[in-house]
Amino acid sequence: MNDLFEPIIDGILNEGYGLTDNFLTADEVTALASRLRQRREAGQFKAAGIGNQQVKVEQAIRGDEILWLDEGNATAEETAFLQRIGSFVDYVNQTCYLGLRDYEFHYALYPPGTFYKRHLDQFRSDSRRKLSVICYLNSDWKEADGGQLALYLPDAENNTERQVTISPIGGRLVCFESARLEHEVLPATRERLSVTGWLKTNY
Ligand SMILES: O=C(O)CCC(=O)C(=O)O
Ligand SMILES: [Fe+2]
Repeated sequence: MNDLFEPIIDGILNEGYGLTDNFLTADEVTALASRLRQRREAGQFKAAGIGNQQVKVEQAIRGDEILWLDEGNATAEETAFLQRIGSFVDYVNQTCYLGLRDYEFHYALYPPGTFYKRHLDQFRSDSRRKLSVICYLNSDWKEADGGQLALYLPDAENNTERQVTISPIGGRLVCFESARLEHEVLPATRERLSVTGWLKTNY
């Protein structure tokens, strides 16, 4: 597993974000994507909100629909995903001493043309989210399909920032510090599927 996890941590420390294209196999991507669609067709998804106190649906800010994963009713492919995340958490704790204690993940589906405007993932009133993790479930994604994740990387030396855009290719995982890195989801021409979550401390 270290070969899989080490480049993610190296990326966060050296570039401000970590990325691997092999977090999930093509078969795992297909299985999770069909489960996502099945659960959405069963009416389990809700429009995503903003904030953590009075959660408001605000489509001018974000247009995705989400469903939180629940270990209690997880299917085999969902359990396998959460277990891999669990191993990643153990690895991070052994190498970075972040003291991660918990994680939470939701499926997300962005209908064509929807987006999530530039934001930070950490809430003002709650600093437990330490690392943001996004894993994409889109087979055959093309650059022209859009839907990139834009990261705004601060360049402390000359007080500027650099934008990096990442296509939501199936199996790819992106990870960054929730309190530090502003980011944005650009609109796509087709449905854009992912599992997104946060690795958390108790404080
Ligand atoms: O799907 C992505 O690329 C990012 C999602 C995101 O920023 C979020 O859910 O907070
Ligand atoms: Fe975000």
